[in-house]
Amino acid sequence: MRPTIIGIAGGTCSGKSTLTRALSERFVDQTAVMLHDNYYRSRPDLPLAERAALNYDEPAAFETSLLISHLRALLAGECVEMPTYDYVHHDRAEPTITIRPRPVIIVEGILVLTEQELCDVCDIKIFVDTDADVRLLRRIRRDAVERGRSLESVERQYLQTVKPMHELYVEPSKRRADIIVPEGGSNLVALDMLTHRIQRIIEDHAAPGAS
Ligand SMILES: Nc1ncnc2c1ncn2[C@@H]1O[C@H](COP(=O)(O)OP(=O)(O)O)[C@@H](O)[C@H]1O
Ligand SMILES: Nc1ccn([C@@H]2O[C@H](COP(=O)(O)O)[C@@H](O)[C@H]2O)c(=O)n1
Repeated sequence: MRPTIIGIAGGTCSGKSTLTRALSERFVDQTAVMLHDNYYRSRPDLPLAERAALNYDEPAAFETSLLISHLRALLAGECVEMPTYDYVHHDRAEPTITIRPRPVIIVEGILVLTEQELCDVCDIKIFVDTDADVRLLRRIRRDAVERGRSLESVERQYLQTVKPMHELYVEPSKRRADIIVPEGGSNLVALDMLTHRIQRIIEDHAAPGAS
């Protein structure tokens, strides 16, 4: 039986990863997680300072065609080597992660529902909706602690690219969602409903037609 692909989109720091983690930890052996961020284009031709100034919030920043081909391979029952990404150096990292086909594949990223072809491959489309001020506060802390950024760089990037691209690409993609989840992984009602749905998908996968 073909795996079910769940797309989880939403603005930066909306809680996508928290929701993805909460769901995948409940079904460790039955889910695979594909991160669109891992498919950011590599620009080794540019020095670090120029890579830092690129727009990472528009569709062109991602090698989405590679992600889609990996998702199609997983649907066909094949393993794939997912790239990894280094936000400190703004570049693809050395290791890849072997992803095995599972009954449920979660694909997460800011533009997962923006990219028509990627959106089309998702069976269930989720948009995590969190107020911009909350997301910005989270991002300032997250980028300083986890991504080696200064307050000035977060401020500059947010105003120059993150905010305008959010308004242009991310926010309108909410209309494509089947489910809108306010606050992501801390929304226990949504988490419970999605958990039940995934449970059913996994049961159907184990015994097609039984439920
Ligand atoms: N409900 C929440 N309350 C407080 N902090 C949160 C909450 N959800 C996420 N965070 C924090 O916000 C940051 C971004 O969350 P994350 O789930 O990684 O968002 P995204 O994947 O959408 O960028 C992380 O540091 C995370 O710990
Ligand atoms: N070199 C990079 C690449 C991406 N970003 C930012 O990451 C954000 C997406 O990740 P989330 O976990 O926040 O969804 C996106 O808004 C990019 O601006 C970056 O800062 N540097």
